[in-house]
Amino acid sequence: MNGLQELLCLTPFRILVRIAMVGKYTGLSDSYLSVLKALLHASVYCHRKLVVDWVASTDLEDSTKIEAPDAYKAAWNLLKSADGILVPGGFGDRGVQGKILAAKYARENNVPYLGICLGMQMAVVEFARHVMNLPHANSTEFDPNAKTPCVIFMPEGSKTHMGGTMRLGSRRTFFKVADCKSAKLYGNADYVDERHRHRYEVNPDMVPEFENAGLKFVGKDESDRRMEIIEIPNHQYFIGAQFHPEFKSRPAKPSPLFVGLIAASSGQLDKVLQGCSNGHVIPGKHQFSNGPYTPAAHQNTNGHAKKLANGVANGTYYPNGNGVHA
Ligand SMILES: NC(=O)CC[C@H](N)C(=O)O
Repeated sequence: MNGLQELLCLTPFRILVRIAMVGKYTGLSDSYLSVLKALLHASVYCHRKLVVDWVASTDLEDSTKIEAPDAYKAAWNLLKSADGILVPGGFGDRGVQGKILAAKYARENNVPYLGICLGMQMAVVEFARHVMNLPHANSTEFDPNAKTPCVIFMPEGSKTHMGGTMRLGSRRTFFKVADCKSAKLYGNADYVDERHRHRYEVNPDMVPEFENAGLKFVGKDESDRRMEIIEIPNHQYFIGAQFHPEFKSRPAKPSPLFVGLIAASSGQLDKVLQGCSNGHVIPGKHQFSNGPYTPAAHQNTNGHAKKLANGVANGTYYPNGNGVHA
């Protein structure tokens, strides 16, 4: 058992929060581990027992419906039974259509959604295609000749040096809208420094069109040309970040956007936002509705996690795998 799994088993909370993580699981990269840890930090903060359902984005796609109907059905069942949906960052076009479908499902059904980097970009493509009726909208990463390029190559740094084009490391995001969920979660800060790792970004020339249709760009860089945070205001929690908030999350300092996701997924967002607007900055003491802690029947009363017969430790668990993918 690694340190993370040990920690998961020790979280004492009884009420589950079920997050569908929609990605490409041919191997668990470091970035998924950071996302997992950030989810855990936020769940502990919200007094919830985290359950991560790993959904392979390709399994949500129409082609899987024909080729592997059982996998398709299982993936959609997991997605639909989740309290919240997270689409993490990634590269390459495999599974991209599944990520778009996950964002569409979350948007249309008012299910809390956090899209990180590629997860934000695909939410933007989804919005363009299905809300703005632009069926050819795409990222030029996946279609260099896209008729409606709503996510485009926006490198930073050298164009001639290999690997020198990525927008990388800590960069500043300025909040452009005070009355938005992400600004509140960050304690009504004027700006925030988060880490980046990407080459493509929302096409700044399409921003007015998006905003007219109801997708708001509430965080931007100092030039106003790089879109950093999106929100759909009339959705309970639909947020995308071009940066990677997971990298700065710590157990005692959970990432605000992850706290927002878990709080929204467990019916506590209003309380958290209220606390934030009272000058309270995450982390701190909110009164979460976990009730007094009494161990569930399958738990030892000595405070230690017990291994269940099926090999899944009690406490926080991953029903669809154990968080480690070969
Ligand atoms: N880290 C990521 O998610 C990268 C997203 C996308 N592939 C880009 O380069 O912009």
